[in-house]
Amino acid sequence: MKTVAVLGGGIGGLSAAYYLCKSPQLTKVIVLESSGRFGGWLWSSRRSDGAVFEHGPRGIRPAGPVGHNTLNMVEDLGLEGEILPVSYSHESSKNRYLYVRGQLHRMPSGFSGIFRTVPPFSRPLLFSLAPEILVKKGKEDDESIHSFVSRRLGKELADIAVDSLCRGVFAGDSRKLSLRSCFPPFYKAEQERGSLTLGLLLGSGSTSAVSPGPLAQRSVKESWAQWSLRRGVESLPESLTEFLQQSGKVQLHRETAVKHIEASASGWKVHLEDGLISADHIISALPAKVLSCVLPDSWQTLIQLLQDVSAVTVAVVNLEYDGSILPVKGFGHLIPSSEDPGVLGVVYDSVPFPEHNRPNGETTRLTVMMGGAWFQEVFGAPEAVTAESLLARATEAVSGQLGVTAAPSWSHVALHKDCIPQYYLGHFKRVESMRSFIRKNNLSLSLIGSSYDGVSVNDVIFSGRTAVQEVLAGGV
Ligand SMILES: Cc1cc2nc3c(=O)[nH]c(=O)nc-3n(C[C@H](O)[C@H](O)[C@H](O)COP(=O)(O)OP(=O)(O)OC[C@H]3O[C@@H](n4cnc5c(N)ncnc54)[C@H](O)[C@@H]3O)c2cc1C
Ligand SMILES: C=Cc1c2[nH]c(c1C)Cc1[nH]c(c(CCC(=O)O)c1C)Cc1[nH]c(c(C)c1CCC(=O)O)Cc1[nH]c(c(C)c1C=C)C2
Repeated sequence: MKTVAVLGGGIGGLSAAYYLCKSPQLTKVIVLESSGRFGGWLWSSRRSDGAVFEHGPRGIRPAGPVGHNTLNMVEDLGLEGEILPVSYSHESSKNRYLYVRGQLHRMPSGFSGIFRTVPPFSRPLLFSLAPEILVKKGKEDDESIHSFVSRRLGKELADIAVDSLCRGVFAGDSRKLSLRSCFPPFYKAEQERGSLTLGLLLGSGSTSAVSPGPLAQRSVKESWAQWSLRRGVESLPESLTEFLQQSGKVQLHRETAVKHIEASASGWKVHLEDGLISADHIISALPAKVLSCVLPDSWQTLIQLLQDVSAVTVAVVNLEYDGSILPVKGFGHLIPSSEDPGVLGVVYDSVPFPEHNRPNGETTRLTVMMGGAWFQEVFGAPEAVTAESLLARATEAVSGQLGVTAAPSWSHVALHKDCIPQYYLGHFKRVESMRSFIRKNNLSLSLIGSSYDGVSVNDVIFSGRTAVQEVLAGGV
């Protein structure tokens, strides 16, 4: 029986182990995780009074092949009854806000939003969308998101809407992030239809590689915009871990950091703090920089490419307030970097997921996300920042931006170091070069996780599935 070592027990590593387990081809799987728990950034706190707080992802999108794939997995794990769906008609799907020039503005949505001037924008969206059809295709093979949107839709949308969007997904700077790698559908729209508007209206013509199971079909029928789980998103890695433990095929090791890997005549030797593991194939679900530090020194080309995928640090501050304190109902608000570089946005968690509020007495749960690409500039070195100062900045943002004068009744501060990889210009070439290095050197090594082909939970799970399909097709 062949052995596959999975490095890293975040959602990527656990998913790869799950797909290996599901295959009728017999493999022994060893998952190596450095921390004391599995799940990586999927981290939910469950308070004894029943309240749930997310310190990482909170809403997962059900749409498209990758969304369906995750729901198929959720169903297979028996988590269907735990799902908390949020439909497109829900106020948290219809209302997302921008905090610009000291005021909250509802983002234009729906058909009518296209024809009216909706502040903070100075003209109707239609005035940007209509001429966009005539804008020539870009000549470069990659472009920053900000440059693409400025060129096609105008500077105002780039500076306000798209700057904020990039902060609300990548905690990143739209002037540095690659359109092609961060938003492939937008890139394809221009390439295939010559226009973003036409491309998004007509679609790119690519077909789904995933057949939706009953749960995914239900999500389409009921128009889900996002979903969570009753006991928090961390239930997903918890269920995966349980499934893997029961399979009898998988060894799960916590508090087992990978220190070094080396190719051997029969495959790989994986060096741990106190031991050595042999494997025929390695699936790395480690952040790219971490992997670069455990590779043999002689693979400088690959090491350098991996080191070029940097990641940003985000402070996540969960706040609970007594009563219903929000001036508006919606998913939350984002803040463009020109308004306040340090505070990225505030999620109004109680609106999409009231089931996570404590059952007794009305409360409001909010999450303030801070830092990202601006962390160092605003807060200094992450090692030197105190939880007190982050909490003070978060509550100040809530009072200044939402007019909440009360103090929170409960709070939690987490500093997520290097948590979201940044796909800067040329990312697609770097990833191609990494995979080409692996092919040329005949290495039985797969790269999965958020450092390469998408940062969403869905993308990461799908990267595990794709790698396993390739590994099994190659005969491991
Ligand atoms: C604050 C925040 C909010 C987010 N919100 C959303 C959202 O709303 N929706 C969404 O879809 N996505 C969201 N994401 C993104 C998504 O959660 C992540 O991209 C995804 O969880 C990354 O999974 P991963 O397995 O690739 O990496 P990780 O979770 O980083 O897993 C890597 C694992 O490797 C382990 N490791 C590190 N070094 C070693 C070593 N030497 N040896 C062994 N193990 C090691 C780590 O401990 C970790 O468990 C969010 C992310 C963050 C941080
Ligand atoms: C304020 C910072 C952040 C907020 N969420 C994240 C950050 C950094 C992280 C994040 N959010 C989403 C994803 C996954 C993307 C995907 O492809 O599914 C990640 C990694 C989901 C998301 N959040 C917002 C948008 C527009 C999206 C994309 C999917 C969708 O349309 O639902 C907007 C948004 N994020 C935050 C807020 C406060 C906010 C808008 C009001 C928090």
